[in-house]
Amino acid sequence: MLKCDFGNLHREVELLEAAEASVLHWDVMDGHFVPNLSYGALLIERVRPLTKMFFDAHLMVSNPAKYIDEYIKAGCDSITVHIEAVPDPQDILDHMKKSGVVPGLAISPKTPVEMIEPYLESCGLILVMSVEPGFGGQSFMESSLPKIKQLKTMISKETILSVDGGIGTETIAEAAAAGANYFVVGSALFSQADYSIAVNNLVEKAKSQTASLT
Ligand SMILES: O=C(CO)[C@@H](O)[C@H](O)COP(=O)(O)O
Repeated sequence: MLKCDFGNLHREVELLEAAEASVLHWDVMDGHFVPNLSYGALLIERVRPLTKMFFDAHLMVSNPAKYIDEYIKAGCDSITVHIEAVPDPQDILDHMKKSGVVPGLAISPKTPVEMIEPYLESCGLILVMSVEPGFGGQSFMESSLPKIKQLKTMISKETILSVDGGIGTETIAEAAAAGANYFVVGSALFSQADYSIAVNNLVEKAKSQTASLT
């Protein structure tokens, strides 16, 4: 949602729902863990009654444990924290699970997969960053593909494998072929006049690479 038209947020949500986008992905940035500042739980909580869509909060913040309950209370269905912000995320992942939220763990481009390996079984979602976190509109980093492939062999079938950053009609196919089954799209969607056509094109490209797209 980082790239949406915030002046028409309610309308954007309606258009995304009509386009059958399955998830609203909320990029929360604190100006500290990443150089950019976005929005927080208050905004998400206000949007929550407007739709039944799945809400996925991606916390690019330095101290997510301090704020996690605000995002649970706001009605997020999944919450993702960064391994670089929480080197031992076991407690926060367990807390999310106990609270009925899908626990997610994100990994930035320079971080090796081994850093998250001990926590994979505690996660319902793994998010591979394919750009440096902080800004939309960056180019997809091909170096994320071997990480996606590696993680695919390490996680259960039920665990969502997500990729985030620079996803468009070309790169979604590459990420799907590598094993991702959840795709965060900012610029390539919000730059389009018709979200339904855009979502459909992206889904078709992803499906062309995998028979098991979820
Ligand atoms: O988390 C991030 C950036 O930190 C992403 O969610 C991007 O905001 C996706 O935007 P595009 O790369 O698709 O423009």
